[in-house]
Amino acid sequence: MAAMMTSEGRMSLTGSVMSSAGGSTTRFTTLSVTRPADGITHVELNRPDKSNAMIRAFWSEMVDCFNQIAVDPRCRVVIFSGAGKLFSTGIDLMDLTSDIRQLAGDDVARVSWNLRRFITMGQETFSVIEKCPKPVIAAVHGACIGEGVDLITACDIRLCTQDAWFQVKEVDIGLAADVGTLQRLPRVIGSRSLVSELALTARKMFSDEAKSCGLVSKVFADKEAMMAGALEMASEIAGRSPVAVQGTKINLIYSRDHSVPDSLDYMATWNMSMLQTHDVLKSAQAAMEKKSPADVPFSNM
Ligand SMILES: CCC/C=C/C=C/C(=O)SCCNC(=O)CCNC(=O)[C@H](O)C(C)(C)COP(=O)(O)OP(=O)(O)OC[C@H]1O[C@@H](n2cnc3c(N)ncnc32)[C@H](O)[C@@H]1OP(=O)(O)O
Repeated sequence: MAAMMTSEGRMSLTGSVMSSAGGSTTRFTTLSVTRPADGITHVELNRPDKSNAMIRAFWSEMVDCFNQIAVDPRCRVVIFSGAGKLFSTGIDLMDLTSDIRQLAGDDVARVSWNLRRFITMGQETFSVIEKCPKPVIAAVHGACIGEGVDLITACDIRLCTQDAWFQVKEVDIGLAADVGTLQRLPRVIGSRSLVSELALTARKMFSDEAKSCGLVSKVFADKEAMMAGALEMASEIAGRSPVAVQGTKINLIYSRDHSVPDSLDYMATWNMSMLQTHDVLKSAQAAMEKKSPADVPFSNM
């Protein structure tokens, strides 16, 4: 697959075409996938003229994209951002209404059955981020609304610009958020009172409050500074042992959802094989020689 420089000086994997480890290619219409540096994949929401509103094609493209990233040994870390003037306004409202109206089924059971499948497909759109062993850094500028919040709460690290704002908007469109925010946001920001307030009132939360409550870990002056910061952070992660990095992501998520004893047990079983990696010896030796992990050549995984 050809790599080329984009007009912005980035290394591109032929625009919105992504190649999996096996070499098959997928063309995305709602996502742009590029490789700005070795080991780093940049996934960008790419419907800027429609405020990156999420249509049905986006749901399946997210699943394909992250399933491919999961098995792409060249990718060690992902940056996720939005093209245009804002991150995302959430679900495409035109799509939502027509999808619900067109649900098949000739009685309530069958319609409900199909609606359940529709909702679980929506959930998988964002769960794939969490299931992908490569860490994902969300970089948010401007508005992040509805499904945008579902998306970023499934990411491992969240950064934003000073002008960013977040809104759990679903109650305003007559529904309880059903594709991840109500399940993940309480685990991200800790205060159930604040989560309830945001989800029940749909009020906007601006960047300063997002930082103080822990939704984001860093706030940057503007998008350019944020993307540079995201790239620097991604480079730090990509330079470290993929055995250590991916094991850390997987065990952090496991421990979020399980008791401490269960998580310790899982960890022990995980590391009984992973500790046998060459990366431990190489890293320990580098540390003794006062070298940075970035100077150690770790093979891809
Ligand atoms: C089982 C799954 C269930 C999932 C549920 C998910 C729920 C949610 O995501 S709830 C959130 C829904 N989103 C919204 O309510 C936000 C709607 N948008 C806005 O309020 C405004 O766009 C905003 C205030 C954020 C920005 O306003 P601005 O004037 O700056 O831009 P616009 O002119 O409104 O937008 C530019 C074009 O984008 C189109 N667009 C924006 N958001 C959506 C959207 N969510 N769905 C469809 N289209 C959207 C907008 O129509 C403009 O298009 P055009 O008129 O062709 O220029």
